[in-house]
Amino acid sequence: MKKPTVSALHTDKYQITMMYAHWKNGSHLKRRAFDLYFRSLPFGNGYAVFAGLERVIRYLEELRFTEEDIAYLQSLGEGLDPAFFDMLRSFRFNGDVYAVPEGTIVFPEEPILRLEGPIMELQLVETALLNFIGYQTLIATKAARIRHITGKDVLMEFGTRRAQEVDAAVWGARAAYIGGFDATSNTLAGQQFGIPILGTHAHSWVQDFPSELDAFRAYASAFPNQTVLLVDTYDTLRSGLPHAIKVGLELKKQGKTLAGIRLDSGDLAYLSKRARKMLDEAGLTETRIVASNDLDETTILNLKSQGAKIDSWGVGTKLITAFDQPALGAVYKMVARWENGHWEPTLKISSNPSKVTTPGRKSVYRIIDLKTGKASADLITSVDEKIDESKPLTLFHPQHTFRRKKVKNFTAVSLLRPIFSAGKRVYELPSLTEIRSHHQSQLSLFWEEYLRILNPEEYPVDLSDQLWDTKQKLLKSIYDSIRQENGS
Ligand SMILES: Nc1ncnc2c1ncn2[C@@H]1O[C@H](COP(=O)(O)OP(=O)(O)OP(=O)(O)O)[C@@H](O)[C@H]1O
Ligand SMILES: O=P(O)(O)OC[C@H]1O[C@H](OP(=O)(O)OP(=O)(O)O)[C@H](O)[C@@H]1O
Ligand SMILES: O=C(O)c1cccnc1
Repeated sequence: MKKPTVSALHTDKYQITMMYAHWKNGSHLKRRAFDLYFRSLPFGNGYAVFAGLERVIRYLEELRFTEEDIAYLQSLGEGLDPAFFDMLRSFRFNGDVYAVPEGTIVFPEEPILRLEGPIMELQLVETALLNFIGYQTLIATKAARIRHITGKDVLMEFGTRRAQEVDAAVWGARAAYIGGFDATSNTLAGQQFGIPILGTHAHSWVQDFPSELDAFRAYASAFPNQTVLLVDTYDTLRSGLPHAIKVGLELKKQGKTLAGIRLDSGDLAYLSKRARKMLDEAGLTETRIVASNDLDETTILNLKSQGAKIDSWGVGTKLITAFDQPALGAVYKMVARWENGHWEPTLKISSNPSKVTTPGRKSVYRIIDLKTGKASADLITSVDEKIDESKPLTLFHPQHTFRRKKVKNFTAVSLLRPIFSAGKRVYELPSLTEIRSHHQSQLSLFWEEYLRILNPEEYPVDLSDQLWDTKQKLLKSIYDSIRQENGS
């Protein structure tokens, strides 16, 4: 048996404990529905970019317990019934999955995945799904913020050395590419996903030669058509740039172009302006300026406002570690139980009203104004509801219900697509290029006030009347029965 890329044991112990208890109880095959969503937007951004689905699909397709996994669980000596382990030997994912495609712009509270299937299976996968989607969505969103302020500049993901281990580096590079980066320095990500790989050279290259000029000449002779020289090893303006220009002119004599120089320390605005002037005065107008050094969207925006002459940005640590918000806080909540031949909505109450879950199996629609082509709101409905596009639609804020707006002349685009049906994949995986362009076309659906990186407007995500009523009725019936039990 082929070993799954991600082990079935990549889960929290309590999932396996619940699987066992359900199995003992005879309830492990009962059909349930769960929603996966997040409660608030990362980085103060106005939207998130969904990523992680490909990893989820591969995981669910390969999911099984190997003999080693079973031996490990048995070795815990918890006295579990041996027949449970026999059942695990034939364990497969048999559920239905609906998800938004990767690259889609998504908002808090809306289900980005809905799973339906035997409770035992849906419990097991919770942890891994949150793990994949939380991280990749964060990185894609951070990348989109950086892309938003860099226009057509070249963006290179440089974070592998600072990432939280291998998977984060590789899947993070992919997420950054979905969010709008052009390339990664990670060769494995290039091989695995076909992401363009780019890079320059390190300070050690320069240090390894008797002089900086020797180092630059040797590098240029190895890569005459793609030489980018790192100019800050000793002194950017007095040594690095003059040497790079000398080598650039030597390349020019051979009919070649010095592709670029890289600045990696000091005042990047000042140094890039000086570098541009020196390069231009030497006639090296086509030589691009690359910058790196602890960059993020804020630094880059500042550098741009100072008139920095930077064409290409290498961004590492702050992107790949989601430095300013290291967790998305996605959640996975049970929303319905199949009982007596029908789906019964269920919810979880919290003392924090915004954490009360919305019951039932749901669809998510993006309401697009046909006149402007822009998104007006997202509407969450019950799966059995139909939206009548020929009639005006009244939308209201689910918490501040007095906030209402009427939309006419719209189309309602369903966001969730069928991914698995009874454990079989029914979704054709798009190529990474298709995912990236899907993300770009998603951006064009939104007004700039939702896309700006500082204090964006809150995009409306509303509940249908039917769903809102179901939630209120269920809340009331739960409170009524608690009161009855307590005799109050
Ligand atoms: N003109 C500028 N305006 C705002 N921030 C800048 C400007 N120039 C550089 N920065 C940023 O300031 C920080 C400088 O960090 P730091 O002082 O640690 O680096 P350094 O001393 O220049 O280089 P090294 O990496 O060698 O330590 C980096 O995040 C860099 O991107
Ligand atoms: O700054 P980041 O956004 O993380 O980008 C990656 C950094 O990695 C390299 O630094 P290196 O490992 O040589 O260390 P340094 O910090 O001393 O430059 C490179 O020169 C960048 O500065
Ligand atoms: O290619 C580069 O310049 C590079 C790659 C990774 C990290 N820092 C720089």
